[in-house]
Amino acid sequence: MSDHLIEIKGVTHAYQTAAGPLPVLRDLNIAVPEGGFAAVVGPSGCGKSTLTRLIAGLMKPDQGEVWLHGERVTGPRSTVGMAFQNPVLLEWRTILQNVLLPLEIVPTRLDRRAQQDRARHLLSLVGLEGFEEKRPSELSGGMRQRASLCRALVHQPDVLILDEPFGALDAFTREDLWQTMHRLKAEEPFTGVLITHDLRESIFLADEVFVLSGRPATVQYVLDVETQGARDIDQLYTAKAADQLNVLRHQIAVAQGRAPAEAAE
Ligand SMILES: Nc1ncnc2c1ncn2[C@@H]1O[C@H](COP(=O)(O)OP(=O)(O)OP(=O)(O)O)[C@@H](O)[C@H]1O
Repeated sequence: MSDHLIEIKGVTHAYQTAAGPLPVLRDLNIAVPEGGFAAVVGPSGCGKSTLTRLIAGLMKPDQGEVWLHGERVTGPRSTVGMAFQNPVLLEWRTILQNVLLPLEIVPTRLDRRAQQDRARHLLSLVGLEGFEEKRPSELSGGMRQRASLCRALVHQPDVLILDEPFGALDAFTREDLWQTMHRLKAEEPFTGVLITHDLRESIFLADEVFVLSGRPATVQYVLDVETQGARDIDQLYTAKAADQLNVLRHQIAVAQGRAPAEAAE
């Protein structure tokens, strides 16, 4: 068996639209080891969110296969947690009740008390202790996103998919949440896929950054970030980080057709 927890093998997909088929992904291959964290970056509209729907089993690819934990994905899976740019918390439920929501859907061995303890523990890990009984509208955007990360993790998923979760936040809150992510990952091991437009975010959070080409997207370049585990924001201001960001910026320009491919490293 492969030692990769997530395997996307030769995935090709097109949407059927009124104007005809829209090819979105083309022979895409991505593998993420257990406990790994992959970032996926690429031009706007190249198919990144489509990729997350395929990993979560919400859609089937036209060709190719998605495997999670040695099992082929053929439908939606409860072992996947997801968080998006818009946290979509339910206003009529408290923050604690929002975090507990997946446990009402996914079978769990935890009794009610243990479920509450787990949700409270996650909330304290992200700095939301004392906000359990508040309603979503009483929290800031960054706090709501922290709560949505807890909700994505409460049922102990193998895989956490993050689709632009920090995109709508201001720069300071975003950096704060990046560090929260490292804290969460140290305490709650998961295998992650992060979709982002923020190249600094990609090298701060991920072990590997996959740059997708323009649509129909395939993997154009893979950057090995060469740093494992928790990181400090200062690392983003080193010469090594500047070099990595330059490489990624160039690769995005190639993907957008703004720079010639042969100059890419
Ligand atoms: N359900 C759908 N039916 C038809 N076309 C779709 C559907 N969902 C997405 N598309 C189209 O497929 C392409 C890829 O969309 P997708 O959302 O996967 O891209 P993306 O890389 O996540 O975009 P962005 O970076 O702007 O968030 C886009 O052109 C989009 O308009």
